[in-house]
Order: sequence, then structure tokens, then C-alpha cells
Amino acid sequence: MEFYGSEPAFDLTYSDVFLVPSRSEVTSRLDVSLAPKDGTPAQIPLVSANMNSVTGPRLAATLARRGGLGVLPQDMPLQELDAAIRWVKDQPVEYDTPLELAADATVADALTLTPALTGHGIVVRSGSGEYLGCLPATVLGSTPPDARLGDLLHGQLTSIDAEDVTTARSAFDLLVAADLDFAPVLRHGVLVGTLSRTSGLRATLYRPAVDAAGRLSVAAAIGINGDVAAKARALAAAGVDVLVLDTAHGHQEGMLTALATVKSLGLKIPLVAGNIVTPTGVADLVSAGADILKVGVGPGAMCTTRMMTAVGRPQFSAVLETSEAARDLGVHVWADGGVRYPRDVALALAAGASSVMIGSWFAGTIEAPGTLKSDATGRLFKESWGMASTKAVQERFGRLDPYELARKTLFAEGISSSKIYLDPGRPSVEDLLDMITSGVRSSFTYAGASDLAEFRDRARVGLQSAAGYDEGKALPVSW
Ligand SMILES: NC(=O)C1=CN([C@@H]2O[C@H](COP(=O)(O)OP(=O)(O)OC[C@H]3O[C@@H](n4cnc5c(N)ncnc54)[C@H](OP(=O)(O)O)[C@@H]3O)[C@@H](O)[C@H]2O)C=CC1
Ligand SMILES: Nc1nc2c(ncn2[C@@H]2O[C@H](COP(=O)(O)O)[C@@H](O)[C@H]2O)c(=O)[nH]1
Ligand SMILES: [K+]
Repeated sequence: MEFYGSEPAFDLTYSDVFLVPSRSEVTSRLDVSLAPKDGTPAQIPLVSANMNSVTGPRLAATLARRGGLGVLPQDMPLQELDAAIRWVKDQPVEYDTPLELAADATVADALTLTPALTGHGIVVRSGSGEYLGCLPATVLGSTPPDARLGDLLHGQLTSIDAEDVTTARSAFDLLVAADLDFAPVLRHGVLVGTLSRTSGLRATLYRPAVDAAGRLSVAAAIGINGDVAAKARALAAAGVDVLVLDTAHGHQEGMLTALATVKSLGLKIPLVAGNIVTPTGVADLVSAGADILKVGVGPGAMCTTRMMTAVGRPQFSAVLETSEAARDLGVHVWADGGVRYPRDVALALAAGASSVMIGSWFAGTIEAPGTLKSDATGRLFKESWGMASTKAVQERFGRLDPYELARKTLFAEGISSSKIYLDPGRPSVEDLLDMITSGVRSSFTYAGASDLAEFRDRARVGLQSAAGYDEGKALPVSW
């Protein structure tokens, strides 16, 4: 990456900068590879944040199916984490994981899982778990909320036979031929997943992130306190593909000790550690055993660190400097936090990140943990909160130790309750992946780059005024 014009003497964040187009020999956005090649199984440079409101098993599986990586949060009890990792590994790679409810559940129950939109649906099972049928979500919008799902199944939705899905493209074609937007997929009468036209299309564009056995990949986080060796061993035994050691101030002795302890276990999975924002942080964490550095102090949407402590660094410069130091040591950087548009992902990659961690943006999706709620105007949202917020601290320490809870609550920071609205045009995390990856594929061709390494080399970054940034935004109404 080089600066277009002079390099500034002060730190920059994403909205301070823009990419300048260059002469390109890459003539199609489909000729671009987004693979991060950072030692993880990811095929696109996107990871979901280890936040309770963001990454649960469903979001992790959905992300992995499209080549990303979900990081399960450290706050889940070890048994739950173990179960979540195994659940992800059990999910279909070729089909979508169904949203399932019992026949006596109501339309109102179903609407807490999915909006009544085309391309989504609910699988209905009997009390004993037998597959009864499938309802397209569009039906839910025109049915009384107290209607029972089992009673709506009479005109059963046609299913797709898994044997007929011979290629990625054939799934899309089968749905078009059957005039369906959404369908269950059965193999010998047993449900193996669901499909929509969009997921059929996606199967032709994305490669899944899988482990050596071909199962979906998943990462999990651990903190730096407690028996980190036991936790790391347990997660590795459950099949986790990447371990993340995470704390607010990653450049501290507690992290270095925890990291060295986990490294000494020889688990043979990439170790991510953070958060840091300086080259000396990179050097110290790499000496202790980190393979990937998680970079970002203060940019997160739920984060008040900078206002509480003045500590942090504008994220573009933090990623640029740490990734240069990381490259010299043969390791990689994940840019964590502050991403609000696809452009921010492109800029983080131009600055040298191998992958970009997204939290709050993904919290407002069907696949995020928690149920859909609607505000007074009927807009759908999910709740989100910071991992250092009073809410998170109370959940983390509430059932353990009243003294520890009181002490930690004193230091809590970050937003405890935020509404993240679903975009009705992009209600699924996969819709956001489509939007982000298509934006970033375009960024690559504007720079004349066919992969991440070329993009990093060729990117020319200019500085802009606030008015310059504003000019780039669309105008929703006329002036
Ligand atoms: N990227 C970011 O900007 C931030 C991210 N977070 C996220 O919140 C979650 C909770 O993290 P965390 O609060 O570190 O909790 P952890 O449970 O990981 O514990 C943090 C440990 O570090 C010690 N510590 C020393 N200095 C600090 C400091 N300045 N801030 C916080 N802890 C410190 C704490 O001790 P003691 O309590 O005795 O001081 C404690 O032992 C993580 O997921 C983290 O990534 C939180 C804040 C900022
Ligand atoms: N200072 C705090 N930072 C937090 C908290 N919870 C999460 N985070 C950080 O934010 C990113 C995600 O950023 P986003 O802009 O995509 O939402 C996450 O990975 C953490 O590093 C918090 O309570 N306080
Ligand atoms: K912030």
C-alpha cells in the first residue's frame, strides 16, 4: 500500500481515507480471490466477533458455509462451547441449516426467528422430532399470530431430493423449475437441510471454510484468567479450528503468560491474540506464541474505551502499522472493530489485515443469537451489548462471586443495550456477506489486484476531508 500524496504525520481511521483506482488487468470481479491465506480455514476475509450478541453456533455455521469464520465468545460455559462446536461440525455444508419449530408452536413464535420474507422458512416437527413439513416465511406475514404451525401444513411445500442436487448450480435450477424460492431438501425422506434460490446462487460463488474432515470450521475465544490450558485443551478436543485469546488490553503480562501456556500445549491450531495496536505489541505477542494478532482498541460500535480512558488508536493506522510489523515476523493481523460499510473492510485489507472482524453489524441478522423484536413502528431489531458492559459483566460474574461481580461492575464500560435493526433487504448475515464481498471484489479490480497480497501491494490510499467522505454517501432524498 502507498499513500497517494504525502503520508500524514497523524493517525487515520477508515473514514479519513479513500482508494484511488489504478489501471487494471483484472477485467472481472469474479476473477478475484478473497482468501485470507493466514493459516485459518477461512476462504473470505471475514470473521464474526466473539460477542454474546453476535456469534452463536447458527451464525458461525452460516458464516463458515460461505467461507468466513465465527468466533464463539469466551463467556459461554465450557460445556455449552463444546456443544456449540460439535453442533457447527454437524451442520450440512451444501445446504442451509433449517430453522425448526414444533407443530404446536405459533406463527408469533416463528416470527421471532425469521421475518416474513421471501427465501426464508420454518421446518415443522412433531413433538417426537419427526419431520412434518416446511412453511415458507412469506406465509407467516398473512396468518394470525396465534395460528399453530402444524395447522398450516396442509398444502405442503414441495421438497428437493438431495440426489438431484448434483452440482452447485443444479440447486438453483431445481428451485426455478419448481417455481420455489425456498424448499426443504430430503434424502430418502430424511431432512438434510433447506435451500433458497439465493443460497443456490451463493453455493456457486463461495467456497466453504472446512476442516480436514470436510466439516464446517469454527473458532472460539478464551479469556486470559482461570485455567486457560484446560479450556484450550477442551476446545481443541471438541474440534475447534482456531483459538482466540482475547482481552481488552492484550499487551499485558497476563496475556503473555496465557499465550505461552496455550502455545506450549502444541495444539496445532492457529492462535489469535489481542487486542493490541502497536508494533511492540505485535513483537511481544508473537514471541509468546501468537500466529495472528487481533488489532483494535476503541473502534468498536459498543465500545467506550476511548472516551473513558483516552486509550486506543484510529483503526486504519493501527492496522497499517501492526500489519507491517506482523509481516516482518511472518504472522498476520485481524482488524477488529469499527466496520460499518464494505469500504471499511476494503481499507482494512489494503492496510494489510488478512481478515476483518465484525461485531455489531452482524448482530442485526436472523442468524445472530437472540430473538427478533419489533419497536413501536414495527421495525425489527435484535439487542446487542458490549462484552465489557455492565450487562456482560453481570452475566459473566453474576453466578460466580458477588464480590468479584461488584468489583468488576465498577470497571464496566461499553454499551449495555443497543438495538441493531435488521435491514429488510438484507436480513440474513449471508446478505451482508454478499454485500461486503461484492464491494471488496470491486475494490480489488479497481486496484488491479486479483488476490489479497496484490491488493495490499497495489492499493493507493488518499486522505480526504469530512466533506469528501460525505460526498461518497448516497442521497436518500432529493436536495
Ligand atoms: N477491543 C477493545 O477495544 C475492547 C474489547 N473489550 C472486550 O471485552 C471483553 C472483556 O474483556 P476484559 O474486560 O479484558 O475482561 P477479561 O475477563 O478478559 O479480563 C481482563 C483482565 O485483564 C486485567 N486488566 C488489566 N488492565 C485492564 C484494562 N485496562 N482493561 C481491562 N482489563 C484489564 C483485568 O484485571 P482487573 O479487573 O483486576 O483490572 C483482568 O484480569 C473481551 O471480549 C474484550 O475483547 C473490552 C474493552 C476494550
Ligand atoms: N471497549 C469495548 N470494546 C468492545 C466491547 N464489546 C466488544 N468490543 C470490541 O468491539 C469489537 C467489535 O466491533 P464492532 O464495531 O464490529 O461492533 C469486538 O470484537 C471487541 O473488540 C465492549 O464492551 N467494550
Ligand atoms: K467506539
